[in-house]
Amino acid sequence: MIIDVEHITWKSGQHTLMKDVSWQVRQGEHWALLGLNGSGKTTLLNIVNGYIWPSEGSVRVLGHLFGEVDLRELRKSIGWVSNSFQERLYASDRTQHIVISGKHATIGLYDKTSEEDYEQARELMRTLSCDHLWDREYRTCSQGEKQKLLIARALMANPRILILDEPCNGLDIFSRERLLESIAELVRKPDAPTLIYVTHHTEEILPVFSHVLLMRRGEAVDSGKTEDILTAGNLSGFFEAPVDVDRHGDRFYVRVAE
Ligand SMILES: Nc1ncnc2c1ncn2[C@@H]1O[C@H](COP(=O)(O)OP(=O)(O)OP(=O)(O)O)[C@@H](O)[C@H]1O
Repeated sequence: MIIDVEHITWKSGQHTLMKDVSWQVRQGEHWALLGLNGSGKTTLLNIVNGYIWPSEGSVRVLGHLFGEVDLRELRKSIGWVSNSFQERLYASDRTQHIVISGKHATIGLYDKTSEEDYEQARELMRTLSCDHLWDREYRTCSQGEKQKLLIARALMANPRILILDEPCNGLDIFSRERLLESIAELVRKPDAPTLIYVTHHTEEILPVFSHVLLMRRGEAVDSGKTEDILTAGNLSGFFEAPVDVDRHGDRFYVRVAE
C-alpha cells in the first residue's frame, strides 16, 4: 500500500476540518483529488506529509505508520509541487540548477554537483519536454515552463510519490495540454512514481489517473475508478447541483446543467 489513511478526523479550534476520511492508494494506481475550494484537499495532503497531525485515525505512507517513522526521512520519498513554492525560488537561477536543487530539496545549490546530476536533470527536462530551456534564467520562463521545471525538480530526488497540486493553474489551454501530455509521458515511464493530482477541473483528469477521490467540506464523499466516479449522476450529487458530463475521447468535461 502506498498511502493508507484510516478514519482520520482533524479538529482546529471549534471546527472539524477533516471528518472520518479513509483513503487507500495502491501500487500501480494514480489518483486525482477533486473538490471545490476549501474542501480539504490541501489539508489531506498536509496530513499525508506529516505536517498536520490528525486528532483521530491512523496514517501509513509507504508502509510506515506515522508516530513510528522519521517523517523527515519519509518526506524524501514524497515530491510535492505546489504553486506557493514557485515564488520562493531564486528568480535569477539557471533552469538546470533549479532542477538539480531538487536532489536534496534545497533552494539554491549548496552541494557539489556531479556529471550524473547534470545528466539526470537533462533527462528529466527531456521527459517533460523542456530541455530547450537549459541554462535559461528561471524568471524568463513562462508559467507553464516553470511548472515543468518544478516537476522535473521534484523528480530529481527519485520520489515514490509525486503530488501535483493544481499544476495547470494560470495556464492557457495550449500550455495546459502540453503540460498534461508531459505528465502522461512521465507516468508511462517504467519506474514512474505514484501520482496524486489535485484539481478543480475534471477535464484535467487524464486516463493515466485510474482513480478519483471526491472531497467536500472535509469529507471523502466518494472514491473509486475514474469512469465510475465521473458520471453526471454522481457529480450532480457531489456538487449538490445538476451538472452534465460530456465525454470527449477519454476526457470528462463538466457543465452546469441548464
Ligand atoms: N490550520 C488551519 N486552521 C483552521 N482552518 C484551516 C486550517 N487549514 C485549513 N483550514 C480550513 O480548512 C478548509 C479546507 O482547506 P484546504 O486548504 O484543505 O482546502 P482545499 O480543498 O485545498 O482548497 P483549495 O482548492 O481552495 O486550495 C478551509 O475552510 C480552510 O480555511
